[in-house]
Amino acid sequence: MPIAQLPKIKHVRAFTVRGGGADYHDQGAGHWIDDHIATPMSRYPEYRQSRQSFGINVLGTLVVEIEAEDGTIGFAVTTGGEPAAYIVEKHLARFLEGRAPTDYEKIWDQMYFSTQYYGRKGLVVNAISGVDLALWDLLGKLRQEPVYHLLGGAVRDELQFYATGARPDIAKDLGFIGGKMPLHHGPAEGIEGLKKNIAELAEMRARVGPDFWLMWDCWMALDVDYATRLAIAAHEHGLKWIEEAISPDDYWGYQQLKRNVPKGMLVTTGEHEATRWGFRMLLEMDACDIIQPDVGWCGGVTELLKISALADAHGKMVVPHGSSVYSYHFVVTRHNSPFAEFLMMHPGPTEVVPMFAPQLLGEPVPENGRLRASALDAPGFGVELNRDIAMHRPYTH
Ligand SMILES: C[C@H](O)[C@H](O)[C@@H](O)[C@@H](O)C(=O)O
Ligand SMILES: [Mg+2]
Repeated sequence: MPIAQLPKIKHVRAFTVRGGGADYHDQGAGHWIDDHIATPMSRYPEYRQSRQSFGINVLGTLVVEIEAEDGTIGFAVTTGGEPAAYIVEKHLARFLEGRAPTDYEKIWDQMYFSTQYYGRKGLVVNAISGVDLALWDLLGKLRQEPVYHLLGGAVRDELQFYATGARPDIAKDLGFIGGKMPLHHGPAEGIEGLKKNIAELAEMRARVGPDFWLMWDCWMALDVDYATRLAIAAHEHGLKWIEEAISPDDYWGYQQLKRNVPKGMLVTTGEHEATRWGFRMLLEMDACDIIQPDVGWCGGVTELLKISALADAHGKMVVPHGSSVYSYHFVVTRHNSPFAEFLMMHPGPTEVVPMFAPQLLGEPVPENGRLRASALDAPGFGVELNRDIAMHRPYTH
């Protein structure tokens, strides 16, 4: 029987979009996600109250479109904005146009190694991730199959979620299995800040009862000493994990922290880590219990498959950071990803709203903290680009 030939890739385009969506920190005033959250910049009082004050939303969203010769379009949404759009149009597009969409391994390899002299992590790997996700979306649309089928199929019937937001008590009522709160005070706010952090945790524990998971997202804000003191003080309030406590470059610090935290408390990190080589450091150094790659930042699905296999061999869980459908299609196919994150993008956050609004149409959201695998049953990642929003194509090739 002759092998089916898919149409080749005709064109790659990159757009920017402002407001919300993939750049979930680009929210209006009063949103919980920008309310005095501890960051590495909190040591400067003028940048302490708001992350937008130091430029967390400066890049904005990147939309990548890949069009096949038959007119089918795959797309993906991630962060990186205009500089990432430049990299996609002026550098990465050449490794796709005229190629078969099934050649994602070779395409990834060429994108990564051609940019290695100025890339390796951060913005460049964001751009590579956006292209890779758009390619998987295209492949699914051409084959008329959801991406999770292409990744090996579901290993369970439904996804279950914990919620990230400032109101785990409301997340509990909404059916989530746990709540991850932002840490509000960093080391520069001294012992008073540390006491306020513990008081917030204690109050939340009183509201949610003894069994609901409570976690802290520390967004790289701490040092090993502060994180250790915080973890020890938090233990009596049943903190399940301490996330991204210190700089993602400080693998040695994570290794130490994992040894220092009370028995039973988990150390998690990785949302700002990238590629199999970055995660190899965390895994081989036994620097954490759960890795949390963001599929839109770590290299895309093609790379996440490798990261995940490595984690599996080390007996570690992979619970990807945010990323909505781009994570869900992956998580449902892996035994070592037993649950998923849902980032609460409602300002309160008191309601479940789509994470990537307004860019995505048809984005499934958890109901009662769960999502049936069958909710992902549509070609590609199962979402459409909202063509009513203003998209800007700053560069062409
Ligand atoms: C709430 C956190 O500070 C981040 O904004 C969040 O996006 C991220 O770190 C997460 O784990 O969801
Ligand atoms: Mg986090």
